[in-house]
This record gives sequence, structure tokens and C-alpha cells, in this order.
Amino acid sequence: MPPVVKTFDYLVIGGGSGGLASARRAAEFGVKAAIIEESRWGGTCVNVGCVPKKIMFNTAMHAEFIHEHRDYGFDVELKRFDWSVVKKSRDAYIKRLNAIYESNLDKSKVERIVGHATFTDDRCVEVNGQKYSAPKILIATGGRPVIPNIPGAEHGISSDGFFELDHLPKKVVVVGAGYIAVELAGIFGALGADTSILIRYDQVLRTFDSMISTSVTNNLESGGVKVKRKTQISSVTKESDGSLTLETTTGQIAGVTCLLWAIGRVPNTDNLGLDKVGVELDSHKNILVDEYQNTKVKDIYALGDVCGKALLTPVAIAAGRRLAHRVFNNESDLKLDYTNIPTVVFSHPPVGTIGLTEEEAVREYGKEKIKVYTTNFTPMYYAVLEQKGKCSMKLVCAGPQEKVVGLHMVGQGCDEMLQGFSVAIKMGATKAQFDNTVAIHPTSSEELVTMR
Ligand SMILES: Cc1cc2nc3c(=O)[nH]c(=O)nc-3n(C[C@H](O)[C@H](O)[C@H](O)COP(=O)(O)OP(=O)(O)OC[C@H]3O[C@@H](n4cnc5c(N)ncnc54)[C@H](O)[C@@H]3O)c2cc1C
Ligand SMILES: NC(=O)C1=CN([C@@H]2O[C@H](COP(=O)(O)OP(=O)(O)OC[C@H]3O[C@@H](n4cnc5c(N)ncnc54)[C@H](OP(=O)(O)O)[C@@H]3O)[C@@H](O)[C@H]2O)C=CC1
Ligand SMILES: N[C@@H](CCC(=O)N[C@@H](CSSC[C@H](NC(=O)CC[C@H](N)C(=O)O)C(=O)NCC(=O)O)C(=O)NCC(=O)O)C(=O)O
Repeated sequence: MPPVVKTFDYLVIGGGSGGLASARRAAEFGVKAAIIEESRWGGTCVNVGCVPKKIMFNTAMHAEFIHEHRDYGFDVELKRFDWSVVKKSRDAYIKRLNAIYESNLDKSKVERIVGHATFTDDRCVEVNGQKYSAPKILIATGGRPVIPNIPGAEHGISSDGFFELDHLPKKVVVVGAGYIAVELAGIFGALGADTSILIRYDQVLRTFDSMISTSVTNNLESGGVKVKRKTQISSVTKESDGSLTLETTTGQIAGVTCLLWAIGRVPNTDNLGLDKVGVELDSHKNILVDEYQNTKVKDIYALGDVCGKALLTPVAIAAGRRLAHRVFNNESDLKLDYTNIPTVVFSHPPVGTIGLTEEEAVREYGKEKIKVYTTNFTPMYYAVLEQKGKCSMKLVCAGPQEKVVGLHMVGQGCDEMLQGFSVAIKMGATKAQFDNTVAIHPTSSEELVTMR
């Protein structure tokens, strides 16, 4: 007969990036930890996020390179692309990762509990009728995609459904203007689907530096994706042939074979029994935490997407590990600094960005204290190609020292370029220190240390 309540030192709800990282780091400190997961180990990133997305981004990159082979002298023609080939190997890779995550937990001696967790009135957590308790509890339940409340919306899929597709759809409409819409529209477009992206305003990625929003919107169009501006869907009808007809504010779109909603995500804070323990939410149902990931309830913590701030895997991991150090290793001041978080949008070509946009810097420091350096060039990769690509970069510098407070770039290779520069910016580097670094030639990144 199982004990009435099974006890641990640390109980983690959610086996995604943040929960896994925190539980395993806590176990390194000799803590008896358990982690509860209702779905697949690894969470959003591994199963329906970064990992399968990056594989599809790489797939799309192959398509682009094939088109460019001819100008480099290779007699190669893209005859056929079989989506199901990469889907099969992608799924197999993710299954392997799920198993690796399970065995990593076992090796770390973190107990795995499978099922849906809810808090009970007596500050326990119940899973499949069994109660668990711990003096310290972490909520890392992540989020899920939003589907709008309009007639016929259920005929569309979300990013989760994207990863279930077993073939490349012919005519795709992606709705949204953020990371996911841009990335998935870019993948569909590069792989040859007739792709449209429907946006509410004039540009995608509106919260990014204006140079980025302008370039990415233009790049989508020059890559063959139709950007339908100021357009919102009012209803969706499924026709007898299975295709969808969309009524929009700028006209009807018929014959759609895949409608994908990418209009944001909501936190998984329902059905958790948070009201039973008094954990408070903000108006968007994100868990309210302080800078140390403390909720309003003592010894109950929350981090990652469920808190609604910087929805990125490395952020969840870093917050989870720091929390484990603080709570279980007496590093009482350790917390994640949420400023200067580098981020990449895997558009075609990709975006790399860190720090303040030009607009934010002007607001924060005043226009007269800001100096902006920009460059726009044709990377050497395109020298012999008929169809040229561009790379744009911007350094936003503040004060008399010209401290680099923002770096924004879009172009081939910018995804891999950012991490190193983000170390310099995190350390407070100035423009003079950038310039004092000898360039690497011929690379796109050398432009960042030679801007005038
Ligand atoms: C399409 C897509 C692409 C992305 N690409 C990137 C990228 O390239 N780079 C990047 O940094 N980030 C990316 N992200 C974001 C990244 O996936 C998330 O920021 C990250 O996974 C958040 O980690 P988390 O631990 O907070 O939550 P999650 O990884 O979502 O984990 C939460 C886990 O909790 C479980 N759970 C929820 N409720 C309960 C419950 N009551 N009981 C038990 N278990 C529960 C869920 O099943 C889930 O496994 C992407 C996201 C998406 C959707
Ligand atoms: N490469 C990476 O690191 C990735 C990270 N992620 C993370 O996941 C998060 C969630 O991604 P995503 O779902 O794209 O969310 P985002 O919040 O990034 O973007 C959603 C966008 O959709 C638009 N939108 C909102 N409501 C509607 C509506 N009703 N109709 C039409 N458009 C609407 C808004 O843009 P507007 O106001 O301009 O209309 C909004 O900014 C990201 O913010 C990011 O943190 C996700 C994918 C990749
Ligand atoms: N940077 C490499 C990453 C390779 C990588 O990390 N692969 C992972 C799968 S991807 S992804 C899953 C994602 N990992 C990461 O984000 C990488 C974490 C970085 N190395 C770190 O330690 O911080 C995550 O959610 N992590 C939570 C956690 O690990 O606690 C893997 O093979 N893991 C097997 C293993 O670990 O044995 C790349 O992009 O190729």
C-alpha cells in the first residue's frame, strides 16, 4: 500500500527545459528531488519547439542552397522534396532525446512521476490519486499556443500541429507576426509551398528594432512569401474537398490546405489548483514572481514560460539552475539577470539581437546620448550568385563612452554570430573595445568591429 503522502525535498512540476534543469542541478547538491510530467519528457523545446523547428529550418536551408548550387557551377536540380523522410528521422531523433532525458533523470537520481499534477488544499501535489509533498516546490509548467475565438478556427493548426504534418501542404496561410509565424512561414516558403503570412499591422516582429522588422518583412516577400498586411480573419469554412476558405478584412482566400495560427502562447496555469495554495497570477494568467522566482507563497517557486517573461529555453534553464543553487547550495543572492538576453529568430536569413532597440535606447538615455552605427552589405557568399542577399547590422551605443547597449543584425550566419558578441555586451563593452578587436576576414562578423 503506497504511503498516504510521499515526501521529497524538492518537487518540480513540469518536465520541460526549466523543470529538468532545476531538478537535476538540485540533485547534484544531494537533494531528494522528484519531477512530474504529464506528457513527453523534454517539454516544448524538445518535442514541439526549438529542436524539431531547427531541423525544419535546416531542411529549408538545404532547399535554398540547392537553388544556389548552379551559380557555383554544380549541375544540380531540385526534383522532388519528400517531407515524410525528414519527418520520420526527426521523430526518431526526438524519441531518442525523450529516452535520454528519462535516463539522465534516473542517473541523477531524480524520481520521475508521470501524470497531471494539481495542488490540493493541504499544500500537497496530487498525481493520479497519489499525494506528494516537499518543503520546496517549483512550478515550471510552460505554455501552449493560442487559438482565436472565431467561427471555424478549429480547422486551423498551431505550431504543435505543424510538427504532426506528414507532407508539405500546397497552399499555406500563417497568421501572426512573431517568432513562430516568421519562422514557420519561412520554412514553408523555402520548401516550395504557396505561402501567405497574415499580419495585423504593416510589419512582422514589430517589437524588434525597426531595422529588423523592416528587413525581415522585406526578406519574407523577396523569398516568395506573400505578406498580407492589415489583415485579420473573421471566419474559416471547411469545403467538401477539405480545403479551407478564409474570410478576411481584406478579402476572401480560398483553396487553403493548411491554416496555421501563430498568434502567441498562454501559460499552463489552469487545472493546477493554484487557488488552493494561493499562488497569484497576473492579468494574462502568468504566475507572478519576484526577481528570485519566488511566487507570493513562501517556498513555492515558478520559472520559464509559465511566468510569461522571455519565453526562451536557455532562460528557463538558467533560471532553473540558479534557483537550485540559491535554494539548495546556500548561494543566497543568485538569480537570473533578465537584461541583455541574446535571441535569434530563425528566419531566412536569420536575425540575431541583444539589448535595447534604437527606439528603446532613445527613450531610456535621450536622443542626444545615443550614437547608432549601421551597415548594409552583400556578404561575399552572394558574390557569384545571380540572386543577391543582404546583411544589415546595427550597433546602438550610449553615453560618452559609447557603451554598446544594443546589437541587431539580420543576414546569413547571424544566428551563430551573436553568442560571442553577447558575452562582450554583457561585460559592458564599448564601441572603442569593439574597434580594438582585430577583424576576421572575410567574414560577415568582421563588420561588427569595423563600423564607422
Ligand atoms: C515552435 C516553437 C519554437 C521555439 N523555438 C525556440 C528556439 O529556437 N529557441 C528558444 O530558446 N526557445 C524556443 N522556443 C521556446 C521554448 O520552447 C520555451 O521557452 C521553453 O520550452 C520553455 O521551457 P519551460 O520549462 O518553461 O516549459 P516547457 O518546455 O513548455 O515545459 C513544461 C512542461 O510541463 C508539463 N506540464 C504542464 N502542466 C503540467 C501539469 N499540471 N502536470 C504535469 N506536467 C505538466 C508540460 O507537458 C511540459 O512538458 C520555441 C517554442 C515554440 C513553441
Ligand atoms: N527562435 C526562438 O528563440 C523562438 C522563440 N519562441 C518563443 O515563443 C514565444 C511565442 O511565440 P509566438 O507564438 O510567435 O508569439 P509572439 O508573442 O512572439 O508573437 C505573436 C504575435 O502575433 C500577433 N498577434 C497577436 N494576436 C493576434 C491576432 N489575434 N491576430 C493576428 N495576429 C496576432 C502579434 O503581433 P502584432 O501585434 O504585430 O500583430 C504578436 O506579437 C516567442 O515570443 C518566443 O519567446 C518561439 C519560436 C522561436
Ligand atoms: N548547441 C548544440 C546543442 C546540442 C544539445 O544540447 N542537444 C541536446 C538536445 S537539444 S535540447 C534540450 C534543451 N537543451 C539545451 O538547451 C542545451 C543546454 C546547454 N547545453 C546547457 O547545458 O545549458 C533543454 O531543454 N535542456 C534542459 C536540460 O538539459 O536540463 C541533447 O542532445 N541532449 C542530450 C543530453 O543532454 O544528453 C546544438 O545546437 O547543436
